[in-house]
Amino acid sequence: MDLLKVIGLKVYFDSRDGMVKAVDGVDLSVAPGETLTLLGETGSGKTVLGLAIMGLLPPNILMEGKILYRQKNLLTLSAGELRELRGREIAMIMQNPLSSLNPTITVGEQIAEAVREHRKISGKAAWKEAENMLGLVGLPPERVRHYPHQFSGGMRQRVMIALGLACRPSLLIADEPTKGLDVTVQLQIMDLLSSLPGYTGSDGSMLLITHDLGVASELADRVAVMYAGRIVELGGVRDIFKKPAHPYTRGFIAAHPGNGLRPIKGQSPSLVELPSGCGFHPRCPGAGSLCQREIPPLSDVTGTHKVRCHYA
Ligand SMILES: Nc1ncnc2c1ncn2[C@@H]1O[C@H](COP(=O)(O)OP(=O)(O)OP(=O)(O)O)[C@@H](O)[C@H]1O
Ligand code: NI
Repeated sequence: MDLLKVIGLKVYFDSRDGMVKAVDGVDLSVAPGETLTLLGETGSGKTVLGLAIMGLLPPNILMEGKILYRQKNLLTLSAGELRELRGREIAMIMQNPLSSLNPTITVGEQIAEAVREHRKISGKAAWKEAENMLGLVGLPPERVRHYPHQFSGGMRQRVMIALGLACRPSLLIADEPTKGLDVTVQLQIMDLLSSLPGYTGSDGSMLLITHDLGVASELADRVAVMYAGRIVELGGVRDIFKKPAHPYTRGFIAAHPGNGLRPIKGQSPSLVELPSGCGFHPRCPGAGSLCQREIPPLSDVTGTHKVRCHYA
């Protein structure tokens, strides 16, 4: 059974320019122990989707659909119930570690507090656990006494991972965990993340958010490709990288520096005025008139590989 199942999720923000359709009808699922990667360019709605699952979006937004976690619809839970779930079951490593850590409290205290709050471990044992967690992410345990600014970017990202794992979540949402780090440190963080399932709760699953093909191909079991708030292709890592079926996925892969750096023509659409029909049609080399009229359904390429394209 799925640990997480998102059904028909829409997240719209009311802005001065009009309704921003950040997430526009997303269906996905994450099985126990699985890593699903959300892959897509900047502004495609990945972070908003992660925050929606966490229940961390501002209250003045429009949400539709269901987010089922262990079959419970998170959109119907109270703020208190969500807070409890966030510490105990679902954790998110945020995109910007410096703004998510409290600069005035040592990292040890921050981790110990998360442990105390969510695992009924108190005092000395929680502090010991903070040391263990730092050790787990490859930092010297004695650095529990240090403040966030005393760590380098890569080390802070490790601290964030330690903090995220402190409650032994069953679902870890990692938002661009390697962004802004130099290549060697990126590799270390990826190594760390790939070894995590054993440390999370028994169902340890990960929703990994990235625009980085390398990270996705290295860590994912399955990949969901997002474009302008919708999932345009979904499949196993091999399906997506060896047999991409959506013109956007093909373009995205070809645009990668390792694959020739051929950028996709045109610009990402405005989420306020999405193109009619398929959101990608204005940039698509193979678009026909049907593509302008109708949003293609997410249909089967094979049993495990789905694509949202009229002509795939
Ligand atoms: N609070 C908000 N109010 C209005 N619009 C928002 C809000 N939060 C996000 N958006 C918009 O939603 C869209 C999706 O943003 P999101 O951060 O999810 O993209 P992303 O795929 O994570 O991109 P990146 O790779 O740059 O992190 C963007 O157009 C963004 O401006
Ligand atoms: Ni983001």
